[in-house]
Order: sequence, then structure tokens, then C-alpha cells
Amino acid sequence: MTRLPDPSQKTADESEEERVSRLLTGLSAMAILFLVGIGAKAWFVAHTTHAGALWFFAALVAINMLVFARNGNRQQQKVGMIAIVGLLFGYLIITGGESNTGPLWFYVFPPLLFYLTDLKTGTAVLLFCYLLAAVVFQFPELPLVTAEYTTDFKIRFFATLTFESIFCFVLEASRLKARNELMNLAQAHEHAARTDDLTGLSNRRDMQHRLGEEYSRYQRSGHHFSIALIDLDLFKRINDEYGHDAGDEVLRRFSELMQAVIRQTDIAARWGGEEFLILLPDTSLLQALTLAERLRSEVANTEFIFAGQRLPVTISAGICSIAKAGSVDELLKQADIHLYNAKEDGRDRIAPRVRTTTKGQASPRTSA
Ligand SMILES: Nc1nc2c(ncn2[C@@H]2O[C@H](COP(=O)(O)OP(=O)(O)OP(=O)(O)O)[C@@H](O)[C@H]2O)c(=O)[nH]1
Repeated sequence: MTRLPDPSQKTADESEEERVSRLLTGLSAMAILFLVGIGAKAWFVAHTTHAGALWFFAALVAINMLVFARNGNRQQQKVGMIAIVGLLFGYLIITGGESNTGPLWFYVFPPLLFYLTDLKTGTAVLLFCYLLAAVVFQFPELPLVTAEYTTDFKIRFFATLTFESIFCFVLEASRLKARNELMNLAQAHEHAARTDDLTGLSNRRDMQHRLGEEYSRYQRSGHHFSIALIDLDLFKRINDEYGHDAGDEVLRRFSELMQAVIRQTDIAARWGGEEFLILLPDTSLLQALTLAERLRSEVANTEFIFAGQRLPVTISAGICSIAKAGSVDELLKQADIHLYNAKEDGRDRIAPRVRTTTKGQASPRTSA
């Protein structure tokens, strides 16, 4: 049986990416305001180099926003923002910012980093920043390093930052765990809502949805499709004579057999009780009849054994092609009429009967 790719995971991942992107856009706008504002303050107290540096970073953030607005590449937006913020914090630690308070901005980094990247990348980038801060703190005489911090500040800075980083890591790890558990739960529910418990096939609801989709495809592109409505013959008798468990086992075995016979692109569903429906995309009526006949013959020649007893299992089926019906409802109705005819004609057969056969080619065994 072919299943549609589960869309829920993809949709959830996409909406998370979208959320992250929106947040980044908001943060970028805020960062520009802050950088321009603090830069202006520095300018007025004659810290022109510092002001220039902050405005330069504001311009980088703005460019990152513009690039994203142009190409919509979320990954690029993320990497760009992390790089700019990383550089800015590097600058603030090296120069001390205003009155050596620059490193305080570093506390913004861990939550942002863990939110934007995965835990591994976040930890790696943070460790690199720690290393940079340690080098700056340890070697204030290095070129470009203009700030000097007290030992007390350095110890407290590292201690509080480590605490914050661990806290952010744990929070993000639990958020991801909860998110994954929710996703798995949603997927399990989604799967259960589309699947028949006993056979594992699509259920009627899922098949109705797929029929609708296939019909739209047919309307759009003219691709024909057919259906086979299959019913196990005298199934009540199997239940009555061999027990309900035997009946269940027959339904399961038949489902397996049907899946082995149909193509990858065909979709089999339990339509209800002992009725099954196969959706056959890109299949003419004649091809559908041939497949149904192969399945009928396979079932008739298969030994269904339960508790050491051989069960009498045969099927009847009604086939219809969309070429013979104007709607899905009409298609199902026609298939049902053919199934009824097959039963009336003695069961263990397929309807409608095919009259035209090529010379020398066997026609499907069908009802009148
Ligand atoms: N074991 C089992 N039986 C089921 C299940 N669903 C439906 N049935 C039984 O399937 C039987 C269907 O019987 P009928 O509708 O009378 O049809 P039939 O005996 O197959 O006769 P024809 O369709 O005329 O060949 C009923 O006895 C239902 O109880 C199921 O999940 N498990």
C-alpha cells in the first residue's frame, strides 16, 4: 500500500522556521534602534569611535534584514544575525564598550543562540566566545584590546554567564523534547485517524480524501483512474462457522495479499466491514479488470488456514473507471452496482464483463 507522505512534520518544521524568522526580524529592528540610540549617546559624549562602531553594526543588521527581504533565505538570515551579534559582543568585550559595561550585553547571547541553532552548534559557538573572552581578560596587552577588567568582574562575569548558559541549554533541551513528544503524538493521532486498526490499511475517511484528490487531478490533467470495490464472499458464514477471530484473520491475510498484488502507486483501503476499495491511478477500466481478476484468482488459490482449518475465502468485485462516471459519488455507485451484479451472478467473480478481447489474449473472468 502506498501512503501519502505525512505532511504534519513538514508543516510543523516550516511554521517553527517561520516563527524564528519573524522573531529575528523583530529582534533585528530592535537591535538597530538600540545600536543607533546608544551610538548617538556615545557620539554626544565624544566617544566618536565607539559611536561609529555601533552604527556600523546597526548597518550590518540592516543589510542582513534587507538581504533576507530580497531572497527570503531564512538560514542565511539566521547565520548572518549570529555572526553579527557574535562580532558585536567580541567588539564590546575587547573595547569594554562604555565604562567597561560592554560585556554585560553578552548575557543576551546564550538564549538567542540556543533558540536559533541546535544545542550542539549553540554550545560550540558559546565555548568559542568564552575562549575569546578568556583570552581578552587574560591578555589585556594584546593588540586591539583596549579594556581592562578587575579580577572580581572577570570571575563574576564567567560564573554568571556559565550559570545562564547552562540554564538556557537545559530550558532549550526541555523545550525541544516537549516539542518532539508533541509532534510524535500528533503524528500518531493523525496516522490513527487515517488507518484501519485491524488491517493497517487506509480507512474509509482517508480513502474518501484520496478519491477527492485523485478526482481533482483527473479534472486538472485528464489522468484517468479506476476503482475496484471488493467484498469477501459469504463472510458472515466464516464468522459463524469458524468464529470471529477466524474472520479477523481472513481480513488481515486478505489485506496482505491485496497489497502484494497491487502496484506501489495503487492505494488499498478498508471501506467498511468486509468491503475493500482499491484506488488505481492512471488505470483504464480494462487494466483495472485485469488486476481485479488477478487478485480474485490469487485469493481463490490461496489457502486461508485458521486453527488448522482451511477457510473458504473468495472475493467478488465491482470495477469502474472515472471515464464512465461524472463524479466520485457516481463512480462509487457504479462500482457498487457492478459488485452487486457479481454477487448475484454467483460470487467469486468480477464485474462488469469485458466483451472485447484481442485474439489469443485471455480475457478476465467476469460476470455478465
Ligand atoms: N470477523 C469480523 N467480521 C466482520 C468485521 N466487520 C464486519 N464483519 C462481518 O462481516 C459479515 C458481513 O456479512 P454480510 O453483509 O451478510 O455479507 P456476506 O456474508 O459476506 O455475504 P455476501 O456479501 O452476500 O457474499 C457480518 O457478519 C459482519 O459481522 C470484522 O471486523 N471482523
